[in-house]
Amino acid sequence: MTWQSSNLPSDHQPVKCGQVGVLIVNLGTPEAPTPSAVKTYLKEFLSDRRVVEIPPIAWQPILRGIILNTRPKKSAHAYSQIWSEEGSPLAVITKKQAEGMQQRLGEGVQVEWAMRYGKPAIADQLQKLMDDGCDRILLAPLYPQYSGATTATAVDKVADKLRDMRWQPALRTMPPYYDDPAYIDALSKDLNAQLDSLDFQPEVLLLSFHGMPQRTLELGDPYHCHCRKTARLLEAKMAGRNGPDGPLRFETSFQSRFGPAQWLEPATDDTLERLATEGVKNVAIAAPGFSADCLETLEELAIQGKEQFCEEGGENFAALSCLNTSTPGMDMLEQLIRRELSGWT
Ligand SMILES: C=CC1=C(C)c2cc3[nH]c(cc4nc(cc5[nH]c(cc1n2)c(C)c5CCC(=O)O)C(CCC(=O)O)=C4C)c(C)c3C=C
Ligand SMILES: [Fe+2]
Ligand SMILES: [Fe+2]
Repeated sequence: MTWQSSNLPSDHQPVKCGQVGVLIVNLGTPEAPTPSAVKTYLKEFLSDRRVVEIPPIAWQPILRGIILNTRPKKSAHAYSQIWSEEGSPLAVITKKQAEGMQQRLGEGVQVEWAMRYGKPAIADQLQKLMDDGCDRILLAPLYPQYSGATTATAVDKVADKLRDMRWQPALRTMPPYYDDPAYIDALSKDLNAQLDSLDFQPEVLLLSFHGMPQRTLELGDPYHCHCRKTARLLEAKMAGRNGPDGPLRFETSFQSRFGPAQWLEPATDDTLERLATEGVKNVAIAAPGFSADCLETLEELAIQGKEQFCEEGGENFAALSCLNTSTPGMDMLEQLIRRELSGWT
């Protein structure tokens, strides 16, 4: 039999090679703020065994019978309040981060972006990088704090794609950066600038991280410890900042509780209510664990959080932006990515 490259499946064909690729990954978001698009997204997201660690035989009937018949309508309404002309904020910002990084890294490196759930899919973007000749790929999950439900599942999805390839690229994964001085510096610069531009002086800066089931901490997931360390280092870095009558107070909480199980505490909604009932009138809230603004920051914190605080007697509330494409945020990302590319470029 004669060897003919045209008889081979496309991923076995000789490719251009020697290029370096970066794949920026974030969580994922629906295609539209409609119940049907949200249902498709939630079905994929909440079927991931890294996200819901209940055996499928018990979980799938609850997911398909109850959650996917009730939650999409409620969530679609929340998404419709934050949706922009360009699309879902999480996707719009992640795309801009990738475009900005492509500009900063120049032609020697190809930067693409993908979502763990929904589109653009990790498998498609990996294939695109390979088709363009990248045989060295840096996977950059934009989760500062490691969790099985975020970083690990992104790596799993990449592994699913590589499993079927005869000719795999070399792969590196950017480590979690929860305590990296570049990250703490970027957060402190960005939050200080945002606090300086407020028209009131907060007494408390609440650092709200996405929650996780308490059980994941007991099973050894480092997420909770990573969040606590980020908060401690950030507070130390921002020491010296004042509120209206003394040093600015820092508090940490966990948001987005889901389902009846025990989640990490204290919860953000309970903390906002407690602060208001204790007589705190001026609060700013930041979400250092989110690299891009999304439903959880723009709706849950900025809209619902403000209502919760003000209903209990709070007066001034500011939800600060995530690092997004701010100069401190992009400088940090460039530094973290260049470090991982060392020896490849
Ligand atoms: C069991 C449920 C969930 C776990 C565990 C969980 C972990 C987790 N999530 C993020 C980041 C984001 N989550 C977002 C939305 C979102 N999260 C859950 C549930 C769990 N998350 C749901 C059901 C949703 C969808 C919206 C809703 O119906 O409430 C988002 C925003 C996505 C967007 O489109 O804007 C982000 C980002 C982290 C970092 C994390 C664990 C550490
Ligand atoms: Fe979530
Ligand atoms: Fe939420």
